[in-house]
Amino acid sequence: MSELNTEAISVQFQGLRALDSVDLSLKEGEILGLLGPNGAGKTTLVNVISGFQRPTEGTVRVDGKSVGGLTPDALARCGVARTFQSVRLFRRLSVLENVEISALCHAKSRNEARSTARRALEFVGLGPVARRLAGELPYADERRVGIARALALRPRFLLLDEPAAGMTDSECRDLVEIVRQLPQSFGCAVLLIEHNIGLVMEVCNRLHVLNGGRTLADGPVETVRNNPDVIAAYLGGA
Ligand SMILES: Nc1ncnc2c1ncn2[C@@H]1O[C@H](COP(=O)(O)OP(=O)(O)OP(=O)(O)O)[C@@H](O)[C@H]1O
Repeated sequence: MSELNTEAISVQFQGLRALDSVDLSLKEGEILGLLGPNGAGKTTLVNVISGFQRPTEGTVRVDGKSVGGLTPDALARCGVARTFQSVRLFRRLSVLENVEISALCHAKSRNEARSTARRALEFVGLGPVARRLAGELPYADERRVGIARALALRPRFLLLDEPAAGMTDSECRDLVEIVRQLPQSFGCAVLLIEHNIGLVMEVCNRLHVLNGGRTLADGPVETVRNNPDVIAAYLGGA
């Protein structure tokens, strides 16, 4: 079974220990929620896993093999892709071209990249606007392009950093369906950072909670949501 692991990952930013010995696993077919209050270290952990931040200590493994020190594009070729809180599209290119650029990572031809990009766009519901300029898209659609762009890398492990940020309730409901179908439709495991607890509870199989850079809890959704430490640190009455 395909698996991504972090082993004792620590990140020190000058005087701040943003992550302190974090062990996390993401297994084939699952949707894992990565939760924690602001500043808990969630994005830093995703940055480490995706090669944007070198850990001070610890190792990231894909299928048991260390991928420490690999660049983001090398990691993408190993099957690790991510989205960003800020999407940053090429606004003067079409929606399709924005996704096609990612697809070129694996594709042997422009045609193959185009069909991978089309499939990713259809999946996130943006097939009908593929020819539009990316700069003309409404905000929620920009965020969906961000997901399509990551999917075009054909990941086995997809890291979603707050995909629902700034979306309306109805846009969030559409997103729930997209995220839920990812493992089956694209064969990728999903690590989901999301402050929208309703969305997290609906789609995740398991939760990993960080607080102050350390793991506070890890386990099935129902167990973690009833954990008194988690309730005190983060969930409140959710
Ligand atoms: N490049 C950096 N240099 C210095 N400190 C940083 C850097 N990146 C993050 N931090 C700090 O590390 C801590 C963890 O930040 P991180 O963004 O990982 O938290 P988070 O859980 O993703 O928070 P949020 O939910 O607000 O996005 C914070 O205190 C943050 O200010």
